[in-house]
This record gives sequence, structure tokens and C-alpha cells, in this order.
Amino acid sequence: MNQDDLKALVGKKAVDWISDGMTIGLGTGSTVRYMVEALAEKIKKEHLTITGVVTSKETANLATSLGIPLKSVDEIDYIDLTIDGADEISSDFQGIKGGGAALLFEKIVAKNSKKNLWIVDQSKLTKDLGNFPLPVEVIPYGSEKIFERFEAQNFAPTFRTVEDGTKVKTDSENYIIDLHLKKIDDPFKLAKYLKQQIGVVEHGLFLDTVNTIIVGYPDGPKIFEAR
Ligand SMILES: O=C(CO)[C@H](O)[C@H](O)COP(=O)(O)O
Repeated sequence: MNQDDLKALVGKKAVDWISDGMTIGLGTGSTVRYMVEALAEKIKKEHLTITGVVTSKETANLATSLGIPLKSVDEIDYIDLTIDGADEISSDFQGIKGGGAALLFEKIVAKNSKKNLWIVDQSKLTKDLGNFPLPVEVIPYGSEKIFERFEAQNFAPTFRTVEDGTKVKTDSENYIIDLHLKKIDDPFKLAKYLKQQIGVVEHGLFLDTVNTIIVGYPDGPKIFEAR
């Protein structure tokens, strides 16, 4: 089984957590894509009434194309369950997200959810966070100054770019600066520092957020309860 097979495995498994009448947060990424496709099938087969709340234009386009009814987070009271991917999950269930540049909406949706379920292949599990570059979403104005500040902190920042070198723009028209930290000793301290920087919109540290994780292994999915 390759990594994509493992993503498909957990994506399909995740819809077992969804039942009639629920409002579901729909994450972003290649693993979530499998879940959204499986959800559309389940809705049709079991005649379910489900409302989706998306975390990106990418997922909105996919869900709409599959006929899943959507609402904005501002139109609903709360989200029953959000299912999302992750880039790294530490042994104490903290996470890095934002590899797909959707961290801002992902965090807003996660924070308005009663329960958060992450679906990952086994490669996403690590002892400590930081091997995956930590995404930080910044407004374009003043972003060079923030970049210099991150350099001075030895955060090894890089602007995320597309192939031709232009800076990636998020759904909210912001930039992403990736911090190549290798190992984050104190994610809570770093999160606090980042939130204090003027011009930083959000960062990819998702701390004390996830409740349940489905991990894809070649011999099947395994479920971990975080808290
Ligand atoms: O945080 C994310 C997007 O911003 C994704 O959930 C994360 O990057 C995992 O993606 P994939 O399932 O494609 O590996």
C-alpha cells in the first residue's frame, strides 16, 4: 500500500462518524478529498440530510460538484464534527496544519466544532513537532518586515511560492511564510509569540484541538482518542 492508498483508507473510514442531521466541517487536502467523496456517496445511499461547512475554496468546489449542501460558519449555531487532515501530529496529540495553505479557515472551523477528527496516513505521526515547516499566514503589507524578524529569531523562514516564484496567496489573499524549525521544543510558547506579531493572521499550530485521530497503516486504520 502506498501513501495515497492509506489516505483513501482513512478518508473512507471517517464517514462512519457521520450520521443523519449533522453539520460537518469539511477540511482541506488530498486525504479529505477521499472523505468528501465517500460522504457524497453515503448521503445518496442512505438519504441523509447533512450540512457541510468548508475550510477552503478547493473543498467548496469539490463538495458543490458532488451535491453536498453547504453553509458558512456564520450561518450555523455550531458544527457537530469537523474532519480534516494534518501535516504532523506529535505523540501528545498536538498538530501542524496548513500544508495546503488553508490553516486560517481550518482553525476557525475547528474552533467552532464540538468534535475534531483528523485523518492521516502513518507518515504524519512524529514524536515532536517541527520537522514539517510551520506555516504562518501574514498580511502582505509589512510581510517583509515580519520575515526579517523571523530570520533574526533563527526560524529559517521562506515565503511559500508557486513554480514561477510568485508568492502563494491564501483564500483570504494573504501570504504564507514557512518556518523551517526542525524541532519545536515548546509549541505553546511559540504559538503565543507568533500571535503577538502584528501582521500575523494565524499560524499552523493546532494545539489541544483534536479529539480523535484515524491513522492509516498497511494492515488497516487505527483509532486514537486524544482526550
Ligand atoms: O492542513 C491542511 C491544508 O491546509 C491539510 O489538512 C494538510 O496539509 C494535510 O494534507 P494532505 O491530506 O493532502 O496530506
